[in-house]
Order: sequence, then C-alpha cells, then structure tokens
Amino acid sequence: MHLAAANLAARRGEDLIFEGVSFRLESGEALVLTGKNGSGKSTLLRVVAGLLHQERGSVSFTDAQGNTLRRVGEISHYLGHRNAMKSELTVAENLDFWRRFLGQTHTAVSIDEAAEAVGLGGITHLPFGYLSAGQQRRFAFAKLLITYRPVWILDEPTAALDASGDHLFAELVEAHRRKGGIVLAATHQPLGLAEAQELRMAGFSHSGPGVWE
Ligand SMILES: Nc1ncnc2c1ncn2[C@@H]1O[C@H](COP(=O)(O)OP(=O)(O)OP(=O)(O)O)[C@@H](O)[C@H]1O
Repeated sequence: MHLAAANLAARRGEDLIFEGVSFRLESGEALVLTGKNGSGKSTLLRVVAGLLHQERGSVSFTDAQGNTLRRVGEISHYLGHRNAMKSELTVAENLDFWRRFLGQTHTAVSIDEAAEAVGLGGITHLPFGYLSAGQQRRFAFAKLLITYRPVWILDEPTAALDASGDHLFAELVEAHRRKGGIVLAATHQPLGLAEAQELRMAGFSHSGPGVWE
C-alpha cells in the first residue's frame, strides 16, 4: 500500500503556489509539511484530498492488492483547520452523522469508544458548541476513529491542544501507523511522530524564475 504524488503544481487564483512536489509514502509512514505562513501547506493537503484541482501532476493511492485509485479523498480522512462539526448538535449527533456519511467499516470503533480514546468519555451528550477549543479538536480526532480510512490528511492538527492533547494526538497517529495507516500533516509545531519525513514548503518566493508567468 502506498500514497504517491508526482510533480504536483497548484494554483490559487492567479498564482502558482508550488510546483514540482513529489513524494511517496509507504504503509505506516508519515510526512510532515512545514514552512512559513502562506507557503502552500494547506493547498497541498487539499490537492491530495481532492478538494482542489492540481495545475499539474498526479496523486494516487495503491492498496495492498495493487489496485490504484486516483480519487485519494475516497480513502482518506481530511481534518482541516476547522472541525467540520455543527455547533448546535451534540457531539454524539455530529459523530453519528459522520459515521453514516463516511460509511461504517468493520475496523471502526463506537462513538463512546472514540470519545474515550480522545480522553472525553461521558460528555458526548453536550452540544458541540459548548465545548472548549481543545475539546472540540479532540472530538474532531474522534471522527478519524469512527470510520477506518487508511490515509489521514491533517492540517495543523494540534493547534488548539494542551500538552496532554499533544501527547494523545501523537499516540492516536502512531497507533494508526502501526496498523499500516499513512499520515500527511501540516504543522508549525513538533507533532512528536517517530521517524516522520519532512517536506519543507518554500512557497512561491523560492520556486524559481518563470513561476509567475
Ligand atoms: N481561495 C484562495 N484564493 C486565492 N489565493 C489563496 C486562496 N487560498 C489561499 N490562497 C493563497 O495561497 C497561498 C498558500 O496558502 P496556504 O493556505 O496553502 O498556505 P499555508 O502554508 O497552509 O499557510 P499557513 O501556515 O498560514 O496555514 C497563500 O499565499 C494564500 O494567500
């Protein structure tokens, strides 16, 4: 199983944000995107997730049987800057929506188990909007657990977390990797992942002549 990107370029509006980005992640591997604000980390994640069209290049996922899929979003969890939860619904209602939307799999855990896994068992009856920013982010991680997807695409996943949340996040990601999962994450802070590769996004200012033409 592997996730591959070849010679990717992406444009936002009129501007080419990056070009020539390639990587290959095998089962259990993680790639961390770093770089200054505006360097294109979120853009690359969104291209891989299929939420933005690339200007050039390709993204593909090949499963353990050797079948190759171009629509990587179909086998990925995407966690953006926002948590994709409705404030007025309870945590349980939000997670139940996502479980039905994403489709249940035999390897998924229950909503209560997912809440326990993120250290917040017993409060899934509360409206999502009542929770603190860190609690909301933890429940966004719970979404990654209720349906199995081999690829996790995470945009600044630990931004709102305290130290124990950071540790918990690292444990969840490492457990996913031990099961063969692949992780692609953008971050400004260390994520505590073992042997993660790093791709430093340079942004357009380092992309060389001709990029703006
Ligand atoms: N919808 C949009 N239309 C036009 N330009 C955009 C749009 N979204 C982002 N950009 C531009 O694309 C560039 C890359 O943005 P992106 O969000 O990918 O950067 P980033 O590395 O994730 O930044 P940060 O670290 O601040 O999250 C920035 O210059 C940004 O202004």
